[in-house]
Amino acid sequence: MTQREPVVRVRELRKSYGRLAAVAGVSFDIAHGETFALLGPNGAGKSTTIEILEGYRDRSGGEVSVLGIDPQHGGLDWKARLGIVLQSSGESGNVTVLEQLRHFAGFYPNPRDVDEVIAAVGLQEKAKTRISKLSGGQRRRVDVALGIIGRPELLFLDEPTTGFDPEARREFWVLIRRLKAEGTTILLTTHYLDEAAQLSDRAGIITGGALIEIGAIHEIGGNDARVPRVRWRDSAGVLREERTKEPGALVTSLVTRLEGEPTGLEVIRPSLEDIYLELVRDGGTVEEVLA
Ligand SMILES: Nc1ncnc2c1ncn2[C@@H]1O[C@H](COP(=O)(O)OP(=O)(O)OP(=O)(O)O)[C@@H](O)[C@H]1O
Repeated sequence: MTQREPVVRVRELRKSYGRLAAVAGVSFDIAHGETFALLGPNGAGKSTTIEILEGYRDRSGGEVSVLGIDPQHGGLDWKARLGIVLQSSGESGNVTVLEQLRHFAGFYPNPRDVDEVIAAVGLQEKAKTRISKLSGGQRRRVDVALGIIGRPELLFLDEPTTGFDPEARREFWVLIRRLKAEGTTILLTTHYLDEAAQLSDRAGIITGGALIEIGAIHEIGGNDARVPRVRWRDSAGVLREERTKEPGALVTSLVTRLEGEPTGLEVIRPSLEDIYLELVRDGGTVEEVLA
C-alpha cells in the first residue's frame, strides 16, 4: 500500500439486520494521515459501519478495504496495525491501569512506552489503582490508552470522550492532535459536534444508513448554510436579526443609522452543530426498512 492509496476505502457498503437496512449503500475514502468524522443521530449506522471496518461484523454487500486488506480476511498482523476504542468500555478488571497497559503492550510488535501513554491520557495519579475502582470517565481514558498503546496506523474512536469532564476533553484533543501530527489516520464518531469540528479534516453525515453529506469540515452544508446572522438592539431596545453574506457592510450601515455603536451587537456564524441539525432535519429519520 502506498501513501497515495486511501487507508480506508468503502464502496456501496450495505448491512441488513433482517428487514432493517442499517447501512444502505455508503461510500467514502479516508486518506493517509486524515482525521475523518462519521456523524449522525442515534441508530444512524455509524457503529455498524465502524465495526465492519474493524473486522468485528460481516457486511451484507459492497466493498471495503482497510490498510489495503478486506477486514473479513484481516489476520493478526493486520489487527496489530489498528487501534480500537469501542463505544462501550469493556474495562472493569481487577488489575491496575499499569498492569493492564503492560499486558496489552505485550501483544504489539512496536508498542508505545506505557508510562508515556498513561501520562498522555492523564492517569499518572491512578496508574496503580485497580480499574474497577476508577470513575466512568477515568475508565474511558483507559480505553483510549489501550487504543493507542500499539502505535496504530489507523485509530478508530467510537464516541471516545463520553463521560469526560470538559478539562479531560480538552486534554484528549491535545493527545489526538499529537497522534495526527505523527501521521496516524483517525476515524472518529462523536455526538459532540464541537469535538468533530476541532479535530477533523473531513466529515460524513449519515442518517437512516445513508450518507447525506460528505466534505471538508469548513465546507459541510455548502455556502448558503454558512451565511452569518447579525444581531443588535434598535433605538427602542427591540432585538433585531438579519442574515447576510456581508456582515461588515451591514454593521457599518447600522453604525451610521444608529449614530454610534449598536447595542448588543453580535455577528454569529453557524457552528457545525447548527449546520448538522439543519441537514439531519432535512435528511429524514433513523430507520430505513427494506422494501
Ligand atoms: N445486532 C443487531 N441486530 C439488529 N439490529 C441492530 C444490531 N445492531 C444494530 N442494529 C440496528 O441498526 C441500526 C444502526 O445501529 P448503529 O449501532 O450502527 O447506530 P449508531 O449510528 O452507531 O448509533 P449511536 O449513535 O446510538 O451509537 C439501528 O437501528 C440499530 O437498532
